[in-house]
Amino acid sequence: MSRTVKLAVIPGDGIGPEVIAEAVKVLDAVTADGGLAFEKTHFSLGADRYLATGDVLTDEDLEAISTHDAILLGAVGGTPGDPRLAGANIERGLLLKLRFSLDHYVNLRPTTLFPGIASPLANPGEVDFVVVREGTEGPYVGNGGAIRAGTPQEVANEVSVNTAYGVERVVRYAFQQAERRRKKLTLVHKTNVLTFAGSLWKRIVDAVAAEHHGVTVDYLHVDAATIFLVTDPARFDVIVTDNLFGDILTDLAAAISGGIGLAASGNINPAGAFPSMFEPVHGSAPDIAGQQKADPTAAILSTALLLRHLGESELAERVEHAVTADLAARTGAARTTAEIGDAIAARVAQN
Ligand SMILES: NC(=O)c1ccc[n+]([C@@H]2O[C@H](COP(=O)([O-])OP(=O)(O)OC[C@H]3O[C@@H](n4cnc5c(N)ncnc54)[C@H](O)[C@@H]3O)[C@@H](O)[C@H]2O)c1
Ligand SMILES: CC(C)[C@H](C(=O)O)[C@@H](O)C(=O)O
Ligand SMILES: [Mg+2]
Repeated sequence: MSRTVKLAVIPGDGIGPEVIAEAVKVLDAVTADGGLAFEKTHFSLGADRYLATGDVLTDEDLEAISTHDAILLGAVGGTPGDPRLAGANIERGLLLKLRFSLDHYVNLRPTTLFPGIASPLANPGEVDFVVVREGTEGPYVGNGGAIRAGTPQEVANEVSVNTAYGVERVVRYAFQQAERRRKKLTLVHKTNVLTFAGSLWKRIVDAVAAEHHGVTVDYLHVDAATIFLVTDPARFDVIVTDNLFGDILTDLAAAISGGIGLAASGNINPAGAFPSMFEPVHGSAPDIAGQQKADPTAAILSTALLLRHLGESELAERVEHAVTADLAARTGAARTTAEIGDAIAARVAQN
């Protein structure tokens, strides 16, 4: 009996449609035998839609997306500073609205240095860790405002919200990941300065650690964590951290492990109350959009995370093996986005 999964596809802006075309190509290849079928609905959302209609994400859009089993997203956001988008805030009104409305409290961002991939680090060692970034709280909640805006006396606030409920659930998820991996968890925060939020995170990690005696727990201030990500990334297994620190650390993690074009992510609602969303860590890359220069590997690896989330581990592994083989065979010769997608899809069809 074949299983049908309803997939909402949001290609988005810039290189989003280019990399999503390749991700869908690979999904089609890995499901070609018919055991699993994706019923796809395309949603045209992002800067172009806003410029054409003035809408970013309507209640109807959100409702329609919510009826799907999972979401695949490319990237959203126009060229930073484009005056035509000044009133839109696509990132907040679209991407964050999806993450918040669909309660994607786990932002899962694995980092692996694949065989054959050059790291800018001289001696990277084994790079294989996962960042569990909190996805619905922190400074991202929009709890802020400005007074005397536009005057020399302007005061702007952006309050970081951390709830015991929100921190505990993501910390529990991170410990579960550590149990399945090398049993090491590092909390990254800034407890020496952000004392209220930091204390809450630390106390919750300590309390949950008491239920996981097999997991070694470590703590790093976020500034020191950036040092160790560059000097000794092998020390990391699972990093759990807040929304903003996780955003910054995962671009750095991508940079040390072969580049942002390889970094995949999942915005996960673990209990499945809402559809989870899978996307590359990178953005819409306006500087290379429309030129077939983008590496679609991050989007393709995001489909592996999607398949694993759906319980289709065997299919996820086939995608990962095809990507691993493609990366190992890279010669340095330039390939278009579609050529990379074709090569990986062909390998998937053979494995
Ligand atoms: N998830 C998302 O939708 C998401 C994530 C990050 C940024 N953004 C948005 O994207 C826009 C551009 O942001 P940015 O320039 O800060 O970050 P970016 O990730 O889009 O680009 C940073 C650099 O990485 C390169 N790059 C990105 N993806 C690549 C790929 N697949 N292959 C090769 N090179 C790649 C770009 O060319 C650029 O030089 C902004 O509007 C931003 O808000 C969206
Ligand atoms: C575009 C932006 C809202 C987003 C974030 O900060 O989460 C992006 O940088 C990411 O890493 O997914
Ligand atoms: Mg980011």
